Amino acid sequence: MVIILEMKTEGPSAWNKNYPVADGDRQSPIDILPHQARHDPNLGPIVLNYDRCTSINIANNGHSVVVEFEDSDDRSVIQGGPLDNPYRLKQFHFHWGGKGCHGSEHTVEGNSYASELHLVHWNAVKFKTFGEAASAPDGLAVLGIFLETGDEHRWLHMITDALYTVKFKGSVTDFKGFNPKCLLPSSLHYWTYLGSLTTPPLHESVTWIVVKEPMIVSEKQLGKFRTLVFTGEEEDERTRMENNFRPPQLLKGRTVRSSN
Ligand SMILES: COc1cccc(N2C=Cc3cc(S(N)(=O)=O)sc3S2(=O)=O)c1
Ligand SMILES: [Zn+2]
Repeated sequence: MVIILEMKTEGPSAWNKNYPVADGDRQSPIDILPHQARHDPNLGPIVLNYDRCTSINIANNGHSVVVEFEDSDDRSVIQGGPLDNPYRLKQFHFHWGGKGCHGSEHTVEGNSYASELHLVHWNAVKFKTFGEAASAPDGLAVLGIFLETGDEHRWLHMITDALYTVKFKGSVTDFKGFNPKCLLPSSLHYWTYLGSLTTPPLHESVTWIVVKEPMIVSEKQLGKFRTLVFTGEEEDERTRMENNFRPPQLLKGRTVRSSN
C-alpha cells in the first residue's frame, strides 16, 4: 500500500489554525471605501527622512523579495500623519499577482492593483528592538504604495535587475546605496487605519498608511518579480513566486481616515 502525504503549504484561509489572531478585530489588508473614509483635517502630511538611509541587502525569504536597511539609529525615518513620533525604516518588500492578474493586498472599492509595495518602519522611541515593536499595538508603521501597470518606471530597474541574484528562497545578496524615495509617487495623500501584519505572525501592530496615488511600472518590470520562486535551490520543485497577497479582511467597525 502506498500512502502519499501531500504537504501543501496552506494559504491565508488556513492561517487561523496556527495564528488565531487571523480572526482578530484589526486584521489587514482591507478594502478601502474612499467615500466612507473620514477626512481628518488634523491629519498632517507624511514626512519621509530617507536621505541618509543605508540599504544593506536584498533577499528572497520564501514569501517575497525584501530589501533590508540599517536601523541602529534614526538615519531613515517616517513621521507626521497619524504617527506620534518617528518610526525607523527596517525593510521594504512587494506583493504581486500572476500574469495579467492583480496582486495588491489593499483594494479600493473592490478594485485591486497589480502589486503593492510595503515600507516597514518600527517605533524605536518606545521599543528597544524591532521584534518587540512588531508585536505591540503601536509598534509598526507600514507605508503601502500601489503599483499600476503602464509606462516603465525609471528607477525600478535597480531592483528588478537584481532579482536574478535572489531567485531561490534563502538567497541574499549585497544591495547598497538604494534609496526607496525614488519609488514614491508625486503625491503622498493617504488613507490610514489600525491593522496588522498581512502574513504570519499577523501581529495587530501596524498603523497602516496607504498612499492614494499608485506608482506606474511596466508589465515587463512586473514580470521580473515572477521569475523568483518560493522554493529553495536544493528543492526539486520550482514553484513560481506569484499571488503572494492576502485578500481583504473584515473591517469590524474600524474607521479609515483620509489625509484629504
Ligand atoms: C517578531 O515579529 C517579527 C519578526 C521578524 C519579521 C516579522 N515580520 C513578519 C511578517 C511581516 C508582514 C508584513 S506586511 N506585509 O504586513 O508589511 S511586515 C512583516 S515583518 O514585520 O517583517 C515579524
Ligand atoms: Zn507586505
